[in-house]
Amino acid sequence: MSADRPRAAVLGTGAWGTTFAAVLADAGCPVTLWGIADEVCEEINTAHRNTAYLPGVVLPDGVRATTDAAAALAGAKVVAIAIPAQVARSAIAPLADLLEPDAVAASLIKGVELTSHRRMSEVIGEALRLPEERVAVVSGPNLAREIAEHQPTATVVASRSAATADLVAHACANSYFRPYTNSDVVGVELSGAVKNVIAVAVGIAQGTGYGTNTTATVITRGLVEMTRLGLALGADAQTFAGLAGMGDLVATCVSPLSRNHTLGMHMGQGKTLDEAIAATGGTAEGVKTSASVLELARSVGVEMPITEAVVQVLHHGLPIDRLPELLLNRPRKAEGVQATGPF
Ligand SMILES: NC(=O)c1ccc[n+]([C@@H]2O[C@H](COP(=O)([O-])OP(=O)(O)OC[C@H]3O[C@@H](n4cnc5c(N)ncnc54)[C@H](O)[C@@H]3O)[C@@H](O)[C@H]2O)c1
Ligand SMILES: O=P(O)(O)OC[C@H](O)CO
Repeated sequence: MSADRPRAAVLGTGAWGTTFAAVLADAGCPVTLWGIADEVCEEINTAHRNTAYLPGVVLPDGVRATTDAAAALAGAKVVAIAIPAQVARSAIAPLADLLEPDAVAASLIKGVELTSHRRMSEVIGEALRLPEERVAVVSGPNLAREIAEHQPTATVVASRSAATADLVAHACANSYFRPYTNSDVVGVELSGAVKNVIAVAVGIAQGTGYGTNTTATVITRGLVEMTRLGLALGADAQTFAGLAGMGDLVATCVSPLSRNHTLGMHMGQGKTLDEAIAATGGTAEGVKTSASVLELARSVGVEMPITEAVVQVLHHGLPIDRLPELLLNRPRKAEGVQATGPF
């Protein structure tokens, strides 16, 4: 614990919001969670647990929760946001006037908004009326459950402002959570969004019964897709080889804790999308973000065949047994990220 850490608020009392509040508290930040469910806040305050999202986990005493946004945001210099991507804008916009004048926002969200194709730091900046210098993104191989158990991990805190990235990194650095800073907001954020789509694809492959070669192929070519999209949108290629890129892609594609991977597995085993969503529990951002990422990629002329295949299966009823033909019967091409020609 450290006395010099900023007061923080976390918006969203799901698995990651609650875990990140525990990370901040363990770093020494006074922290208050804001949520919409009375019973969840009550359980956090009285039993130091959030059984619905983190069964068996005991939270630090310092984590408090409230449904009163003004109380949560009063005095908070760091405001972390862990609300599902497609509802984040409407959920936080009414809170804009409650932020302290010098507060910075940190997006914990891994998705791209449908229709607008905005990255979540853009959504947050617009909704809370903050300039990009006061917005950061936290993204990396960060499965909430493992972090809630204090298993060591690292992450990336990205912002256009080094001071903002440093403030958020300082707030969350503790004995089991190590943040690295990065100025490549676009790359870090796209990595977090696209890896969820690739994890759905890996899950589908594994649910179908395919083994490690197929998994490695989808992960590696997924990384190429992610990198190409990022380069087209101004990201730094190095970011995709780092924690937010390859690190999170691997974590999400191999872990049974990943909701995106789990949802894909259910689909591969024959469930419908609705059945798979119901069986997965929690937010699988890749379902909707697959569609927004594909539209974004088309708008900048980048082909993303794995993402396209996921969209076809999830949203257009493509039978899963058609996937090998769809992906493998494309014209052959050179391997590199920079390679031109058919993807
Ligand atoms: N769970 C993880 O391991 C993890 C790790 C890193 C990043 N993320 C990202 O964090 C984001 C949140 O994921 P999660 O795991 O916490 O999801 P979750 O499904 O566990 O919880 C979602 C939370 O959002 C709240 N919510 C929904 N609509 C709301 C609204 N309109 N207003 C206020 N709150 C609302 C719900 O009440 C719930 O508390 C996602 O973008 C996810 O990709 C998750
Ligand atoms: O459970 P998922 O699939 O949302 O993944 C959680 C985290 O994003 C992993 O870093």
